[in-house]
Parts: sequence; structure tokens; C-alpha cells
Amino acid sequence: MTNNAIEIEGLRKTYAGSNGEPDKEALKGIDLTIPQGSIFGLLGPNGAGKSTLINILAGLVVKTDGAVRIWGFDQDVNPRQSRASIGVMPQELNMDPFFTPRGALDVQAGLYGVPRAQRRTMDILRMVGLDDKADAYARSLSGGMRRRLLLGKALVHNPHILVLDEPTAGVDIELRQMLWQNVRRLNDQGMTIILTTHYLEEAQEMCDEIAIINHGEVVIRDETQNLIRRIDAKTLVIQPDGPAPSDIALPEGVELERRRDGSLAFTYSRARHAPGDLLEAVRDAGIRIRDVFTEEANLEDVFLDLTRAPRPAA
Ligand SMILES: Nc1ncnc2c1ncn2[C@@H]1O[C@H](COP(=O)(O)OP(=O)(O)OP(=O)(O)O)[C@@H](O)[C@H]1O
Repeated sequence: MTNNAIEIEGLRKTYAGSNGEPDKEALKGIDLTIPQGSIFGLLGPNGAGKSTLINILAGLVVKTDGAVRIWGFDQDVNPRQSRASIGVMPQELNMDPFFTPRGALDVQAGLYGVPRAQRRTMDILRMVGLDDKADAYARSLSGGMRRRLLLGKALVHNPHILVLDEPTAGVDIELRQMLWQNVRRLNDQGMTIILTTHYLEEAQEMCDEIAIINHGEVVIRDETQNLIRRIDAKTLVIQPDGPAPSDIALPEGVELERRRDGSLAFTYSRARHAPGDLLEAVRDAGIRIRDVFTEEANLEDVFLDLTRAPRPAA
């Protein structure tokens, strides 16, 4: 097998329209490979198709066309092995209220055919911080505890790949830290992690590589650092020693923002200008500099740049 945990080719999904609505093409021919051992981010605005993609990987949504190989197993040829290779922590919190965490993990292990002797129920509950709730009814668990249980359920069959769909949406800091600690630990042990998140800072911090999806297509896929480097704009912020003059002659294409704290933020293209040109313009305007620093682009800039474009004609 290759070094890819996931290989997706020409993946399409069209949902049939209901009540006279037209059909919805949620995925329009996705090609994507996800390397083994990575923490891979799947980003995109609402409705981009991320959940559809994840649900196809999880075997919950049937694709319209294309090929999906999970840990080398083609979903159509080896559905059992491909399902056994992946664990998914879904977004929704609905679960059977009459199961205890211990019971829920046992049932899940049974579904995946994990023999009793190989079940790690208490280890998993300990890992997600639910060992003291092992025998509490699910209906008495808080939202955060239910999320912990969903993570535990995704791990019962010790999958090679763990998929987390918006794991930290609306959770408190403690739970978020618990989640990321576990994700890093599992990744250190060799597990491939795929996650969607709306928190771009989080994606920037956690993910080695990122694919951005928009209108059912992959618009870009690269290492996180390369994505950020693609943004050519950079900002030089100057704190003047005293009030700044209203007129400052700037090189063409440089934008000036006067900030509330009195600082001047010059945004320029790294390809066209050097910071020295700006400092010269500032000096020529008679401004004395008290402090100066630069602001780099971040993932949010990349994301906005790539997803703000008007929808392409069908
Ligand atoms: N069961 C369904 N029937 C019809 N259309 C659907 C169905 N599920 C999703 N869609 C449509 O497919 C498109 C992609 O939806 P999807 O949920 O995959 O996006 P998403 O990127 O996960 O968005 P979000 O971040 O809001 O979860 C959307 O236009 C959505 O309305």
C-alpha cells in the first residue's frame, strides 16, 4: 500500500432535491490524498461539503461517483476492512439515553467485532476522563461528557485513522485541552487524524496539512506553513512619537490604516515593496518612530482570500 491513509478520486455526491427543489451537487469531483501519520485539517465555509465528505468516509452517506480508499482498502471492494480502519467522532450529540458510557462502548465494540478479551473499555473511559461516570446513564451526562463519550466510541476498534467533525464547537477550555492532548498523544502513537474546525487558529496550531473546500471542490491543499506563506500581504505597524500628520505620501499600492491606539498600519505587497521603502516614507513625513513591528498573514487571511471569491458559474 502507499503511504496514504486516505485516497479519494473523483468523488461526487448529489443529493436528490425534494418538494420540487433542484438536486444539490454537494461534492463535485474531489481528489484528495491524506498522508499516514498526519494531522490533517479539512476547512471550508458552511455548506462547503465537509460533513458530506466525512460522512462518506464514515460509510454513513453513499457516494454518487468516484473512489475512496481507506488504509488501502477500496470502500466498494472491501467495505468491512475500510470501515474498520477509521473511527469517526460525529458532530451531533444524540445518543441512546439508557446506555451507560461503559455499555455504550461495549455495544460499539460489539458492532465492530472486537472480541471481549481485547476490549479496552476502562482504558478508553479513563483516557477521555469518564472513568468515574462509567455506570451513569447517558441522559445524566453533560454536553461535554457526551462529547468525551463520542470520542471514546470512535476509538473502541483502535482504528488507524480518527476523524473529528467540529470537535471543539461550543466546548469549554478544559474539554478543548483534553481533546487536543488526546489528539496529539494518539498522533504521536501513529494514528492519522483528520479534523474539521471553524476555529482557524486551532487549525493553524494543530494541523500539518490543510485542504480548503468550497462549493464542493478542493480549492487548495498544502502544508499549513506553505498556505500562510502564499499570502503576499504583510503589515508594518508604527507607533509614532506624537500625533501623526494627516498627509503621508506612500508608495503606490500601500494601504494605510490609522488605528485607535494612534499607531499607523501599512499593508504592502512583499513582492512589490520592501519595509525600508515604507520607513523612508514615514521619515519623509516627519514622523518620529517610537516603536515598530510587523504582522504576518495567518490562516484566516488565506481562508478569506480563497473562499470570498464569487461562486463560479455552474
Ligand atoms: N441530506 C441532504 N439532502 C440534501 N442536501 C443536503 C443534505 N446534506 C447536505 N446537503 C447540502 O449539501 C451541501 C453541503 O453540505 P455539508 O453539510 O456537507 O456542508 P458542510 O461543509 O459540512 O457545512 P457545515 O460546516 O455547515 O456543516 C449544502 O448545500 C447542504 O445544504
